Amino acid sequence: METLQTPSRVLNLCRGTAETSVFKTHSRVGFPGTWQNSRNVRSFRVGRRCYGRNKNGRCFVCRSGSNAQDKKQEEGLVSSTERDVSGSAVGFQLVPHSGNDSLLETLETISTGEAELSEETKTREKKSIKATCGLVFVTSEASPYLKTGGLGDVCGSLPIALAARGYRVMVVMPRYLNGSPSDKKFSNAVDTEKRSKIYCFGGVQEVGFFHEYRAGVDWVFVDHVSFRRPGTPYGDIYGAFGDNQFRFTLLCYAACEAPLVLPLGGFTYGENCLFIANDWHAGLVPVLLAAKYRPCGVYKDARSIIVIHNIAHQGVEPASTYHNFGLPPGWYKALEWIFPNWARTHALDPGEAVNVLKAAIVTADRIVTVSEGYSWEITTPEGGYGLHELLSGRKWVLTGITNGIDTNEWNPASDIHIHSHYSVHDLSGKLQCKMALQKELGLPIRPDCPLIGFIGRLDYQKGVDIILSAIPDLMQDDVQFVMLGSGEKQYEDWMRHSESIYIDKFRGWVGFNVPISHKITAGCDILVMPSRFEPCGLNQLYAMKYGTVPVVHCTGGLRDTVKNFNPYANKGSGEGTGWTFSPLTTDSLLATLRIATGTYKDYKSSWEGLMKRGMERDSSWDNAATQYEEVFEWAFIDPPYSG
Ligand SMILES: Nc1ncnc2c1ncn2[C@@H]1O[C@H](COP(=O)(O)OP(=O)(O)O[C@H]2O[C@H](CO)[C@@H](O)[C@H](O)[C@H]2O)[C@@H](O)[C@H]1O
Repeated sequence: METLQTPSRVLNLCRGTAETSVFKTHSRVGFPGTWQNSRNVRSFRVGRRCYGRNKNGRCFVCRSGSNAQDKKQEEGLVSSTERDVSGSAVGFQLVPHSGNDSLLETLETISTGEAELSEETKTREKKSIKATCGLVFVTSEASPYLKTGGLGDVCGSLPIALAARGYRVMVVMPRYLNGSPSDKKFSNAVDTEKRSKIYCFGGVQEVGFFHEYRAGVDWVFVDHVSFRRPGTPYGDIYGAFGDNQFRFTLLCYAACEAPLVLPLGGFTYGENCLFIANDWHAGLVPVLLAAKYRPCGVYKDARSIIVIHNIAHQGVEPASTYHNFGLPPGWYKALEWIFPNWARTHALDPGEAVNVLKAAIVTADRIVTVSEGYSWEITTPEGGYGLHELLSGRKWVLTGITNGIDTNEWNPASDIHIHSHYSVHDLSGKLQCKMALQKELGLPIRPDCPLIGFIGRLDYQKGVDIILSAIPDLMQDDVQFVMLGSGEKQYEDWMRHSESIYIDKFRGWVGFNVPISHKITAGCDILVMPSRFEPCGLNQLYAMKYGTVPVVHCTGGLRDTVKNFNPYANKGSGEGTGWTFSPLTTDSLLATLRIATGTYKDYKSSWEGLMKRGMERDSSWDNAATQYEEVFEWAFIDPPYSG
């Protein structure tokens, strides 16, 4: 494991001054507060809100109306979230509790992590984390504001599920404006008029913050000129943007500032936060907490979790760009990355680089991946993309939690994008959806012909090359095949070309189109996913919810979520929700697809069983959110990472 040098103190911060941020902010940011000392508690009053430390130096936050209430706080009252009429959290109220349930006592237990925690203590901890700790998701995308893949789905729905469970939740992402109609998605967000100055890349950058309160979550959009340009969040027709390191560095700094400077619903989130950084774009957050904020006495009790949705993307740049991050020189080791010999460009290439995801793995308090299977795969040389040793060394803080799905958006009984609604109790609408899809795509309308679908990025991960090599054989069978995706040009061209060869059987929709993705999910009989690796995979979850039977490569989250069909189990009534195949070869894909289409044609009742078991499977966020809550608790048991 990496050892990191203790960083030097970079900025002197006067504790208890009007501003807790380590970066200068514009007007109306500071707290017109005063420090107060009393018997066991040192507190900082801002209007009716009180930030404080107890005798052991632990942080707390509460809202009080009078000195009498402050006294009650000392006497052992806990705080709970106070909400305005719209349900937005506007602060914390003191509420009475029984003798043992002291907030301060609980926080002490968390911080010292001393004795074995009893079940009762754990329950109390859970309550206190909810009441005192804001969750701050940091992400490069979140649906419906902007989505290019599964990261957007997860960051659009998990925060809502956690807010519904009582947390105060903020999501911080860029305010992308690309001059297309999608800009309208940000139109409900209002300018908070807060500005933060960020020192990085050898200069100073000013970012703004827009805010929308929706579904119980504070959605915060970071505004900067570099987020306003044509293309996707990551690139345009010419490829990836050359300044992505800069853009996502800004996002991370802004996300660290947001809880300190934005009075959302009237009150800032304050220092006692749990940051949930998603993928490399947000990976600098745990590093900034440890290298810049904690040495200045800010975020001392905050914790961070890095969630790995896809380890293949790590934010690697030449070592010479280290100074761009604005980090103290002593922290280079955290980001240092040496390419293996085989990956170097020439014999004299020392392979020296900086790697943001690697730094997040080193400095975050906990690591989460999006399925249990993938959490193991990334500790192997085959699945770890060079980070397996590091991850193996931190196995005890690594947890796999399978994603849930947004059952409001993905529900065949209410989906706004599909032709007919249906449910597990009445499947008739599914056939209507199939025929409507065939009609819309100009395929022969044949309810009896197995319709196979694929949705996803056209790239190496998704195994599109395996589909490509299977199609000539598969097209000899009585099947139809539809593909929706965008990505590598060679595959887009191949899809267009295949349409002209297999006129009555193949359709390829090049592009990113959410309504069409819903129509394909509802209209197909089979969804194929020959992914080389798949951290979780959402399309198979959507497919099962829509009675579309998945045929997937047996890897990562696909293996965890698709149960192989066994017609003989349960006294002949069958079990399983689809097929998993291995190895990942054209032959094995073809053989499995033929078993699936054969079952579809010749064993109608088995097929119905497959559909219904998939539809009844619980994919809601509830299960995953419970597991995330557990990880939140664990994150507070150990002291935060400090280098
Ligand atoms: N052309 C298109 N038009 C419309 N919609 C399209 C589309 N192409 C893809 N989508 C949608 O984008 C999402 C992609 O989900 P995946 O699970 O395949 O995620 P992805 O590989 O992007 O993300 C990573 O993160 C997620 C979330 O953790 C993991 O599930 C996954 O394994 C990991 O690789 C789905 O909602 C899908 O319908």
